[in-house]
Amino acid sequence: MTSLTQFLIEEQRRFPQASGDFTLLLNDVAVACKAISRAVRRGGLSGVLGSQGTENVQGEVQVQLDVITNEIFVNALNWTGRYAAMVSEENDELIHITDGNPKGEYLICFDPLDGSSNINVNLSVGTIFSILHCPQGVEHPTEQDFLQPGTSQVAAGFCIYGPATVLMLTTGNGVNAFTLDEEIGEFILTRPNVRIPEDTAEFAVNMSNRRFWEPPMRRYVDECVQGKAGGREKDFNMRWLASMVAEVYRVLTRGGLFAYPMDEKIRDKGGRLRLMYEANPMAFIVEQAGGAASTGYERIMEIQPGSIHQRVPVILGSKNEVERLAAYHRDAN
Ligand SMILES: O=P(O)(O)OC[C@H]1O[C@](O)(COP(=O)(O)O)[C@@H](O)[C@@H]1O
Ligand SMILES: [Mg+2]
Ligand SMILES: [Mg+2]
Repeated sequence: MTSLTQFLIEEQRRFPQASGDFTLLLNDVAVACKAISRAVRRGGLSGVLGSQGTENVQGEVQVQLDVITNEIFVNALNWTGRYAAMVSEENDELIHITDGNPKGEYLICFDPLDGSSNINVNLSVGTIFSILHCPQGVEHPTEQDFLQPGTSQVAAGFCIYGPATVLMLTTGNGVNAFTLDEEIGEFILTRPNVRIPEDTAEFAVNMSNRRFWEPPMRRYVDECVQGKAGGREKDFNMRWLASMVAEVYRVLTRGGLFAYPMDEKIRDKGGRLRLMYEANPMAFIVEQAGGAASTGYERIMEIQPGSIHQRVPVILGSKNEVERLAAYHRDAN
């Protein structure tokens, strides 16, 4: 049996000059995920399932747990000297470490509760995070310091609160999954070296947006739906949970293609999903597991961010299907 703590210490040993701060930072993130898991699991018992009656910076209605889980994440990390600043899907501005607390050398981007529209219907939700280096010599990080492409991520992960709570983590050396053993309060390595099959016969997309999609996306999905009767040599199955963490977890388990593509009604926003809190961390994990992640036009991790709340189209999963769809985008131009 290998616990997350043991795993992280073993990883740290590969870098003899490491200070240990990175290990401790990931440990704090794991503690935040355990606390969020507990808050989510209490469901209606804590009377916090309703809407908050407010909107976040993205203009989306916040549910009470969006706000509560955001606070849990911030508080779990704030005491440490291991991060310099954070940005959250739920906060307009940067979150700085409280004055007087020591400052660390990492920047953190996070979505405290992904798929939160599912909370009231008791389906899987999760927390997504991405860790970057704070540029050297920067005392007071600004938004500009966060605007690094996904290829600069030091680590990324997500924790899914489903039938089991599972933490999926990459530090750029493959992907490993840890299941929370609630009896002993530890994440235990349950899926070492997660790999995504290169081929798949399953896709996930919100079909109600079909009429707003660009032609390459319509072509791809129409062919899947036609199955053997069309140009593809197989029948496809479809899933849509409206919870990216659950969707990506499925892709990391049995393959598949997940897409929230560009569509006409969200074009002025740039897309649906957020680059820094959703697209980049998931792209890093998926690539590290042998899959691919693209906007249709470019590799997600190579996008130079223009702002912390930037949105982008996302197509990720089994490599051969993502490449096929990217080729359709090239053909269309
Ligand atoms: O409701 P739609 O349009 O299908 O969108 C679903 C998508 O929105 C998200 O819920 C966005 O994340 P948040 O819940 O953090 O805002 C994704 O998890 C999911 O893929
Ligand atoms: Mg989200
Ligand atoms: Mg969210």
